[in-house]
Amino acid sequence: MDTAIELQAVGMTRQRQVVLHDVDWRVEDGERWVLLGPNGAGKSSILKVAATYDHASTGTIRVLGETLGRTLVQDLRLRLGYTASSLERLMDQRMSVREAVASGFDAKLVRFGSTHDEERWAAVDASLARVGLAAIADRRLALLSEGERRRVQIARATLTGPELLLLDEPTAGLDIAGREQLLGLLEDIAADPAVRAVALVTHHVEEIPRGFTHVALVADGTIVEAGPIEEVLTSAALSRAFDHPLEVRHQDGRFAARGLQT
Ligand SMILES: Nc1ncnc2c1ncn2[C@@H]1O[C@H](COP(=O)(O)OP(=O)(O)OP(=O)(O)O)[C@@H](O)[C@H]1O
Repeated sequence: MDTAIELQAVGMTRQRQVVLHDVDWRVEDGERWVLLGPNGAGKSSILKVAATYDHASTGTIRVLGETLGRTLVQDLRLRLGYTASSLERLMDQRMSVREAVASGFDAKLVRFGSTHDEERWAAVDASLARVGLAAIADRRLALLSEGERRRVQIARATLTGPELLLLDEPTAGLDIAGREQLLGLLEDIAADPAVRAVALVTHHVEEIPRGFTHVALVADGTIVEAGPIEEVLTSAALSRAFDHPLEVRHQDGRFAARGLQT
């Protein structure tokens, strides 16, 4: 089995603050990971360095067989799909939904260069239909609701059939129905054998889609526990990671957590 992501002793320091330290993480082909932990723990930073959109200060990062620092990131970005609010904010809000999704062809945040490639526009429309956005394909990004924005990002990230999908809080800001619809979409993605690996960041165990196999608990800038979801996602481990007494329940492939009285 090939390894999709490998982080060894990764550290990141920004403005003298330790954002990440001693991060070791290995994602094998076929695995679907959740990065779970409290606010400010370092989840987004871990995903961002794995997605090549930020640099580690120390350590080694291998993604899809390439060692970061020794490969052209733009080539690697074409092989992975990444969604994050930080990326979303950088997009030109005057772009239409179709244009924003098409920007995934060259993994850039501006309008896709070729405007006359019918086959590619057909792929954009298929991707939009998959996430239920066909009806608003010509609407400007600036006008979209939170739920629509999340869907645009998923459509963009999955446009070219990437080998690796890295999704940072894909269900953030959605209402319950919107969240459940998007989770259904993520369950389909998790079940797609063409996707070598998926990693998803969330604060909420309720937002773990069915079919996810592994969890990394992140706290204080590092991964404190990692492994198969059934083994690692226990009440005791979650309580340690969030520094609060929590109870986790598991039913029909989904999880729920609630605080315990102290
Ligand atoms: N460029 C930076 N400069 C200074 N501090 C940073 C920088 N990037 C991240 N941090 C800090 O590092 C910590 C980890 O941030 P990160 O966004 O990775 O956490 P997170 O677990 O994703 O948090 P949240 O769940 O709130 O989104 C935070 O305290 C954040 O303020």
